[in-house]
Amino acid sequence: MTEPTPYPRPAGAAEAAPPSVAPAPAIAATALTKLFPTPGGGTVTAVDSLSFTVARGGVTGLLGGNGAGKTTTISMLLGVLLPTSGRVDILGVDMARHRHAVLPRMNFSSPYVELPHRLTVRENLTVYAHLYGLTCVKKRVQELAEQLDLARFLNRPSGGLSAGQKTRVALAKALLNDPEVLLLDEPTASLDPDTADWIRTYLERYRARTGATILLASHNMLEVERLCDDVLMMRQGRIVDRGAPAALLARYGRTSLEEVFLDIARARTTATGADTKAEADAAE
Ligand SMILES: Nc1ncnc2c1ncn2[C@@H]1O[C@H](COP(=O)(O)OP(=O)(O)OP(=O)(O)O)[C@@H](O)[C@H]1O
Repeated sequence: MTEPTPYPRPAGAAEAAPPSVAPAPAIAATALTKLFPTPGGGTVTAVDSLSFTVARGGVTGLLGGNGAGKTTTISMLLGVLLPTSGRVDILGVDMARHRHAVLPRMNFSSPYVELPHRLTVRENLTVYAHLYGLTCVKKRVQELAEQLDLARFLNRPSGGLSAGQKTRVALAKALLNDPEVLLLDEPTASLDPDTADWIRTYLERYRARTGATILLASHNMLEVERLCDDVLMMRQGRIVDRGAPAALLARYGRTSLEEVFLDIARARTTATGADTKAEADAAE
């Protein structure tokens, strides 16, 4: 005699497939808002109730004109700037409550964040490697120095490097912990075309090798067309359109992302009164 199962299946019923649990998005922003006080006692809305998700493993571009809110958004995603309201989840972790659980799995680079000037490049990378809890620090620093062609600068104070050299060091810092989520604010700013191309190839290979998720803010439309499989278009703290580069070109009837960007940045008003093609489509 066989043991009865605790929850016998009704006769004829098919065996239920195990429930599939989709992984949480790499990045989820929900109604994210940031107000800054102004000297006159008012406020400026840098980011305005922004909601979006970024699926794991893709490269997403964050585009927008000067002051659109890109850097503020990235700073809140990182947890270095507290949102006025709203929520950020990275890899399914609520950044407001459990930031330290997910920080080792992410990293960032920004031309606006300088490494301590007096420390050499090697010292800076070593300090950060220890902060990230790496064990083979010397080996990792050497490895990245070779990959990013920094070996010649390793023993020079970081403050004495050119802007382009600093950008490469910042990228090396951002890759120390092999991040699963990489936030890049203008990753090729100040780089000559040859070095910028080299960095883009490096990022493509990094994503292909590790499956990392990359969110990058950029003013370089060719870079975005080349690297990104999804683009978020920001204006005045909001996302005003989103899509794959090819889909955006088709939607706006343009041949380059630069033209799409100009349409959006100049707030082309359509016949329906909508500011963007997406709003126009939604109104139809
Ligand atoms: N610390 C701050 N105090 C006051 N206002 C700020 C502060 N930081 C940003 N802002 C304002 O918030 C808005 C968004 O700025 P943010 O730097 O996020 O834009 P951005 O899209 O990164 O611009 P850019 O392309 O020029 O770097 C701007 O109006 C800016 O002046």
